[in-house]
Amino acid sequence: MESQNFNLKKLLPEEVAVVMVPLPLQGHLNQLLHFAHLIPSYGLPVHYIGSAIHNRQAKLRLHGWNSQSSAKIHFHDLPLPSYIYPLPNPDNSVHFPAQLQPVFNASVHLRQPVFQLVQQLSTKFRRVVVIHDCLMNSVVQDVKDMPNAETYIFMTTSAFTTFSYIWEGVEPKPFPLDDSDALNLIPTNDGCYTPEVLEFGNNQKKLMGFESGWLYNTSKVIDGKYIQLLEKLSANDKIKHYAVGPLNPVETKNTSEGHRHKCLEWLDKQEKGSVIFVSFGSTTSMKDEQITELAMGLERSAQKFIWVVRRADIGDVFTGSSEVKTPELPEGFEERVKNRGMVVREWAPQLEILQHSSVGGFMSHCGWNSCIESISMGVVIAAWPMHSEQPRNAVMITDELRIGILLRDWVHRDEVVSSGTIENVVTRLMASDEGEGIRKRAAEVGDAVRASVAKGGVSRLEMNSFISHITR
Ligand SMILES: O=c1ccn([C@@H]2O[C@H](COP(=O)(O)OP(=O)(O)O[C@H]3O[C@H](CO)[C@@H](O)[C@H](O)[C@H]3O)[C@@H](O)[C@H]2O)c(=O)[nH]1
Repeated sequence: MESQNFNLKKLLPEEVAVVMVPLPLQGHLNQLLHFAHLIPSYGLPVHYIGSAIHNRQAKLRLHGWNSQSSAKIHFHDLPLPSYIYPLPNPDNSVHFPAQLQPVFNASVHLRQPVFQLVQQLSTKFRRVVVIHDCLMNSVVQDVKDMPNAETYIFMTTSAFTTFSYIWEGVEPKPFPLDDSDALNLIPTNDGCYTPEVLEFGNNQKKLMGFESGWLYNTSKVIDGKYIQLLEKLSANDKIKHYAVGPLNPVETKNTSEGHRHKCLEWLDKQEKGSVIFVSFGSTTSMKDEQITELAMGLERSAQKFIWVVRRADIGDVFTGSSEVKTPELPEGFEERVKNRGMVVREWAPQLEILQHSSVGGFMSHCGWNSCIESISMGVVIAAWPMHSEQPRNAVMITDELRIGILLRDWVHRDEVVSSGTIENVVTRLMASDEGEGIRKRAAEVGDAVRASVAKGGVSRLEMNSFISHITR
């Protein structure tokens, strides 16, 4: 995304420093990295905070997208205490991977170093703009007392889902909602979080209020109504809202760093729209029993598929380490499906897969990155939410945007999803008139969303007005 003409007011871009404070977790880090990548084209220097290992990997990824930007992003290796990268616990009755807790604990240690960095920058720049993850409010607390610094919260999920959380906490309700609204279908938080994570999230919420604005990795094309509702809710707070997404790079040619993954070569040989991509993000895993049902469901559906089978996210692009346990697939499965299915056991090039013309559907846990990536590529979703805000994102996909089918109802989250259900949903999505209708809608939504980040599009204009605001 290149900058468009916009009126510079008082400050020159180089007089404003932007500091990015991500939560050190794959699904969050990458969004702020994508955002960081856009800022240098407006002339503002960016200071990006991470651990040495995260920053090294981030530099590699940036290099693949746009070397000009990467040269203008200053990476600060802050002393993040080492923590064990989260391993989801498949037998945990609460669906949130309990081992994410160390990431939250570790992030708390960033408060002092972040303060020192901002303080130092504030003596050199006329304004310091701190953009931080929505779960890092506690880390930037000290910034509120600095006269030439301001903070912006970066929401790592949709405006629909953000609004749903904020609305729950508002009493009395300041205005009525439409009865037919998809928001009414949102399930409760039961089973979404461990008590510790819920408490961490609630504490972060309590520390909001001194920020100057909220940024969203979404587009008004799909989330405009909820951005408006959020604006209505915060009308007295002078908080500004900017929907600048989707931030995932739509041009993905260089992201796989040199070599093309074998699954892309395989996709080249398949028919247009014939393959369903099955992958559940970076923080989920399944019981062996569930893996067996999924394998049988895919086999019985007779559809083509790519299935990413990983136990956990330690084999991710940031840490580069390998995984602990390889899940067992039913005996003979890979041999039986070898002509129409491919199992990937390592980190898959998801964006490139979703962008491939042979991919016609995505079975997803509805992490927001996966949703927005799929939406921008016009790919329909079989929604299988697992934890956190995913059940809400699933409602957005299936009932608000109507570009997917719900595969597992949150009410039945403790039950193993049968191969019959999986077969049924995959077939409906990939090979029925119903699926065709959903696919048509998803293609239209995808076109509109991509146009929103192109020159003159609504997200590009939001980005321009954000830059204009912070250089006022
Ligand atoms: O083999 C893989 C697996 C994942 N990804 C990428 O990793 C990201 C995964 O993000 P997401 O789909 O959001 O899933 P999680 O990693 O589970 O994300 C966490 O963070 C999200 C953003 O806050 C939340 O929406 C989720 O609920 C939370 O689990 C996406 O960009 C994928 O493209 C790959 O490229 N290859």
